Amino acid sequence: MALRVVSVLKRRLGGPGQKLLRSGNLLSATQHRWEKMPSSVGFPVTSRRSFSKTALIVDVDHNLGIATMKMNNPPVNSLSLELLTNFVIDLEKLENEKRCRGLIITSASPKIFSAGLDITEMYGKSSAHYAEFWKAVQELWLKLYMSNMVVIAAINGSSPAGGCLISLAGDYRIMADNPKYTIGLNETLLGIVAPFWFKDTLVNTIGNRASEHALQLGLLFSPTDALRVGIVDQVVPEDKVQDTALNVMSRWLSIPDHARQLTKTMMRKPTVDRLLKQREADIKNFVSFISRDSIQKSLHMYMKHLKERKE
Ligand SMILES: CCCCCCCC/C=C\C/C=C/C(=O)SCCNC(=O)CCNC(=O)[C@H](O)C(C)(C)COP(=O)(O)OP(=O)(O)OC[C@H]1O[C@@H](n2cnc3c(N)ncnc32)[C@H](O)[C@@H]1OP(=O)(O)O
Repeated sequence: MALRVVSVLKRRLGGPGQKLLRSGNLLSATQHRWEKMPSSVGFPVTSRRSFSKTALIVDVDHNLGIATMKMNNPPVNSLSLELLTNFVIDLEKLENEKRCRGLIITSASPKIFSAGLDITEMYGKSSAHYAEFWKAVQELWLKLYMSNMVVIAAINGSSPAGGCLISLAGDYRIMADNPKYTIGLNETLLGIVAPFWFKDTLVNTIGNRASEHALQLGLLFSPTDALRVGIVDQVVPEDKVQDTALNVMSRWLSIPDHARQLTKTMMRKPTVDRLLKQREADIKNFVSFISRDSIQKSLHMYMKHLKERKE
């Protein structure tokens, strides 16, 4: 199957996209190599590099120009300060790899894409810790939302709150068709409020009315409902998520990078600038909001409820 997908990738880049690239004199080293491949054979993986840190496994296929990043923070891929920090470091590395044009984000543990922000980072800690944590959350969103790479979320499990934000920060979302999985910004269910830039990212994806409805009720959508409302772009059988991501990637990579990147910047920069203009104030707001006794109590009760569900 992987070979078939690679053949599709080669065919795609040999088509109109390739012509566009040629006319703009924009062929990257990776694409040159693709062009030389005879179409009857699968693409041999001659250059593959992996780097794996605590909580993230990154695999870069230089021939395809695609990196796959698997969140690997058992049991639920909660976004701890450590995971957020490593995520940002690895994203920067990939961004600097000229030949890496696409990134697929997924989970190493099927069933949970990511449980969102690590709640234990948000209660019973110092103000300095909350500030550091929030800065890391901001940093990841800023880097991901404005990435020069094509970013595809291969959502192979549940994806509440911060997990949903990671998916929304990408360019395209493919979700596994399993009614047990849910996705959405469910902050209100925890007694907290989605920050304005989480909200903006959702509004940019599904529009104002649907966002207001989803945010006020803290809706967690099944894959079918997520597709209907537009939170995800495609729902596919569980075992087809990765291959579909590669296929979709080939379509996006057939567009000349500079044109696609400038378009992405044009669409997203106003949203990003809103946070950049008030980044420190946003950190202060978060620290003062999360430190409130009532909010600390809500988070504590929510964690207790999560644990009691199992008993
Ligand atoms: C005035 C305006 C001011 C603005 C201020 C802004 C403030 C906004 C602040 C923050 C925004 C918040 C964003 C978030 O992302 S909050 C996190 C939201 N996440 C969730 O609600 C998901 C909760 N988890 C689940 O629903 C489930 O765990 C699951 C569906 C992900 C997986 O279910 P299952 O496989 O059954 O696993 P368990 O429930 O048994 O969980 C295993 C284990 O993991 C712990 N855990 C789960 N989620 C989290 C988490 N997000 N953080 C930390 N720990 C988590 C769970 O408690 C279990 O622990 P154990 O009992 O010790 O094994």
